[in-house]
Amino acid sequence: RSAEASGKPGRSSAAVDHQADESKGLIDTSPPRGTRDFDPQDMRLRSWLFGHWQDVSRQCGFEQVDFPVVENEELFVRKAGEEITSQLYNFADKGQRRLALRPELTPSLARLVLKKAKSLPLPAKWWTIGQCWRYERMTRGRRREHYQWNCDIIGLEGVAAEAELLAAITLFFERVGITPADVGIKVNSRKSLQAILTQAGVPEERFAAVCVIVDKIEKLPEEKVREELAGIGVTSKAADKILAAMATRSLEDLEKLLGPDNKAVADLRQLFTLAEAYGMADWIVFDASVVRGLSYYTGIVFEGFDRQGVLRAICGGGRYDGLLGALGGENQPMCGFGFGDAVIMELLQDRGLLPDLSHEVEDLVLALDEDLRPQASCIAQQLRQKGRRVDLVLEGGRRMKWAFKHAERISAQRLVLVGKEEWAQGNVRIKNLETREQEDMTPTALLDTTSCLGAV
Ligand SMILES: OCc1cccc(Br)n1
Repeated sequence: RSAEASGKPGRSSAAVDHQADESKGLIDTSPPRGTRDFDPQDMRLRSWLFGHWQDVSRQCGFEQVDFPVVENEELFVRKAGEEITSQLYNFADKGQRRLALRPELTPSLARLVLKKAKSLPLPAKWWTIGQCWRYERMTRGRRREHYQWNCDIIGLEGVAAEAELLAAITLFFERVGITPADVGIKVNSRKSLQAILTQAGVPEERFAAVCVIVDKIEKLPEEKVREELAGIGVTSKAADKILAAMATRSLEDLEKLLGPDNKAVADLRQLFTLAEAYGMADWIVFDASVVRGLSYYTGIVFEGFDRQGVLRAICGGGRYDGLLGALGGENQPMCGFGFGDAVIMELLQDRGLLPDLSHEVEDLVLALDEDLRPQASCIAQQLRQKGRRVDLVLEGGRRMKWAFKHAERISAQRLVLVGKEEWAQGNVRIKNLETREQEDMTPTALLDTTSCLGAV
């Protein structure tokens, strides 16, 4: 609105707009549709989850990396009919550049590998946590953002890499109290589909699109899946073979179907052998119907699932040896997984495994008299410099009764009271809220320094 419109001569439009905003009343305090706020309690839980992801990544020798949440749109444009690219959160910026909020982290990781090229010693093990976005019509009211933990191994051909990824995932589950009775990890290889398509004379370039279609076998009626396969030129005979392979119940059956020299069977056998060696065999189960929905997987694929069958996939990943080539670079063997923050928190909630995290402060420092604020501030800061987590009561006029209640609320261990009488005798009063003991202590005894004595 301009000044003229409001009839107020000569006022800047900004002032007028502000006035207009005031008349508009309270802004919408909800975050944008499909997004979340994290208040302190939510943030403590999120930090707890991310802390476990970080610890496991480090324990398994991965190095942390990060990328912009905004990428050039072209990084995610793929022609295989995936949901993740059809729901791209894309836009043109003020320079008319085509950008997108990343829907996943793997293409960014691939871009960084390409950027580093020969300067990256291989194999490399990278991990990251990042917020990922999709623009889904809110008809289903689903979220438009989530945080994902990713671990990736670059430059390793054999299934030792996939085994290491599974080891990181199972280590995480164990850390948070989830057992193989709660959760399993279905493992398969897309190389079995590749063999069938080759046998059936389906052109190689159809492979990715076939995988994206058959990934929907659990969600769509078989007829629909067959229709979509026919839609990309897969004969019904080839479709029969694909669906038969996906229905095999064991590695032995798969071997009967594909022959003893099939790479998928060999990879899976080796992966199960390594799983035994890692002590994680109880977590891993062969499932020929798992293909995952991302077009770029080329070999082993896997997904974590809740054995009660209530929740959506907990995590997922696999080998993607052709992604660098698809981005115009030189291929490297690559594999990795993504692990979202939403389903795992639902599972932990359902299993009663969410920790009770309160705001933890060790010392609460209170000036019982406003004249002693300098002394209280000095003591608080010195305690912090000694590594204590210290909250200093900033508002005046607080009394002991309030301080005890507040200390309870923030689970403080000690109440450090700076009062006139004690200070006059060179003391501060320490109340240990765990042992209920109380003692008067000189600042020197409390701090191993005399610096606060002169604080005036
Ligand atoms: O896993 C698919 C996906 C991608 C981005 C954001 C969200 Br919520 N979900």
